[in-house]
Amino acid sequence: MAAAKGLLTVDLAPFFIGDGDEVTRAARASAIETIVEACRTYGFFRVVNHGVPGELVSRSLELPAAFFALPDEEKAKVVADPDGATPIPAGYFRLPSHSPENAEYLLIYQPHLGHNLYPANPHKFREALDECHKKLAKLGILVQEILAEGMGLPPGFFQEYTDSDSSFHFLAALHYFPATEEGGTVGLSKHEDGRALTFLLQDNVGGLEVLKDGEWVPAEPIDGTIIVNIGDLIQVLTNKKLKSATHRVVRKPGMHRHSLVYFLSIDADKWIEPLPEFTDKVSEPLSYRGFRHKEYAELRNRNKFHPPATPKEFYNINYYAI
Ligand SMILES: O=C(O)CCC(=O)C(=O)O
Ligand SMILES: [Fe+2]
Repeated sequence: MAAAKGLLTVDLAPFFIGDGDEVTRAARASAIETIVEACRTYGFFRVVNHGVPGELVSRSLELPAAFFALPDEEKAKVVADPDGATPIPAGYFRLPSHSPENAEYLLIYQPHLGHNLYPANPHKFREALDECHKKLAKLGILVQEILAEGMGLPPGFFQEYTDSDSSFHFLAALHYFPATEEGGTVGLSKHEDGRALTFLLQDNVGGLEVLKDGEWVPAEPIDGTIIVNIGDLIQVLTNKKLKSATHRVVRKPGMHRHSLVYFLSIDADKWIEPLPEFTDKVSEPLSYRGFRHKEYAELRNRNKFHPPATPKEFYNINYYAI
């Protein structure tokens, strides 16, 4: 474990060793403690030895970058029907020109659900991204187990919420255009992630920043690491014990940036409210009223797909705050 530019780095190697001896168990306990502490304070941390091979990470960033460099008519071939079966359409999307954010992305849901549109070019795009999905899903399970143990919840607790085909976990391959004088530097405006957990792979350009005690802390690229953060749904379940931190992406002049983000979500029909373990059982007041996950997901979609949203129309988790 080491502090690098604000975000803690946690070594997950001890979790990949079979039963493990006393030393391994102690290393696991220490990693769990560090992760929970990072989630209580920052809401963000990094992991190394996470089980996603470095060469797969490289391919999974390079292939989308090659796709985004294709002419618009090629990219248009993977634009999905907006009324499809998923909460956000799979496939390619370019943010509208009046949006302050200057990025394009391609969404990929869990491969077995059959929702995806894959570009035929570059070759082997699908193979790499589907493999990445699987590896990140495994890492997702591990992080859920770490958080359950660290928060005093039973094993498998979070998977009761997340392990369903109606959770719509997805990968977003993102391309941010270089900053320009007229277009400014906003890549993604400040926001909190609306799902359960987020896992981020990025190229070496940088630009992701996390708000901590009123200051923007850079979450810079470090080879071999994956950045993990808590989303709103875990913040609500834990009654704000774990933090869904505000973050943003700042674009740099002359630099195209690529990232790959895995959003681990929760079954659309699940009822989300602070758990008794963090409220009644410890005599703490509820920070949020309960809601159905799909209702919140729909509110969040309005922010994205019906811009321009005035600040008043912008929905985030405070909508349910008590
Ligand atoms: O591209 C990044 O570094 C972060 C993306 C992000 O915050 C998001 O998609 O919610
Ligand atoms: Fe985000």
